[in-house]
Amino acid sequence: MSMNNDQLTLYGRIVSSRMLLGTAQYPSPAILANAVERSGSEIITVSLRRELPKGADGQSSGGSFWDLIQNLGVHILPNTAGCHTAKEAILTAKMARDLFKTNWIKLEVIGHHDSLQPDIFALVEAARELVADGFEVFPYMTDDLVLAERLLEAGCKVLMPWCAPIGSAQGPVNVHGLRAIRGNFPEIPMIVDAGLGRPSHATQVMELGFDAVLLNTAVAKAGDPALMGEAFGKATDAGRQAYLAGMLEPRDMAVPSTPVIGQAVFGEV
Ligand SMILES: CC(=O)[C@@H](O)[C@H](O)COP(=O)(O)O
Repeated sequence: MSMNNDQLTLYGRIVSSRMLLGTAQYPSPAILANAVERSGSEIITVSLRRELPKGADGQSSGGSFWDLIQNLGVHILPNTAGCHTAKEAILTAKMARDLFKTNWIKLEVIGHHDSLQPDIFALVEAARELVADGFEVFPYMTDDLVLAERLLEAGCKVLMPWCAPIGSAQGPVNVHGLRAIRGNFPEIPMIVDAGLGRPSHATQVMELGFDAVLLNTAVAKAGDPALMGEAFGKATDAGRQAYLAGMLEPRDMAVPSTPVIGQAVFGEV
């Protein structure tokens, strides 16, 4: 599904798929595994405070979850979902590093109860400390230009602006903001994280020139998560291809698509 000659480099790791998938809220571990496989995702994000999928017996699957994700053969991006302070996020990141044996961390520091909007001050503080400690930080952030600058100064080499609140499925609510952040930092790998509800939302943000998308709820809560994972994978690739192909800008006036000079030819000449 992915275009092999159009790879993405994130902290030195090269991937072909531009869709990163979350692992929470699936009806079962088997369905999660199918969704990951059919989406083509090569990176999944896992929370230490995750909500455990139910096993076949309807009970929490516990340790089998860890076996399952390791068997998927994908790269793991641990996250600090559920943390509300820099201190808590830093501690969680360190525990994740020990558990998953990776320096990667998706840094979430939630600041607002209703919108789950990140606490941008604590985010920068935590990012600075984690980078100094050797982490490669993927910060979940709002689409704010000054925040982007501060996170880059703190040592982040990848940015993850939201497109809407986590789990809201609203899709890009501030296209202007996304365009601005993309345009101001053209060399920085940027992954749109959270709030995607439909495959067309993934296409839309990839058409804006973002490097990848990260989503969870829209796949996990779909009627058929594996099928939806595949749909998002294709939609992400379609948006990327359109971006690379170069799209027409909308025009105010009609422009004929067939020639207006010469004569129509009917019958024999
Ligand atoms: C899984 C994750 O890391 C979160 O950032 C979030 O859950 C993704 O957002 P959606 O669930 O809205 O796709």
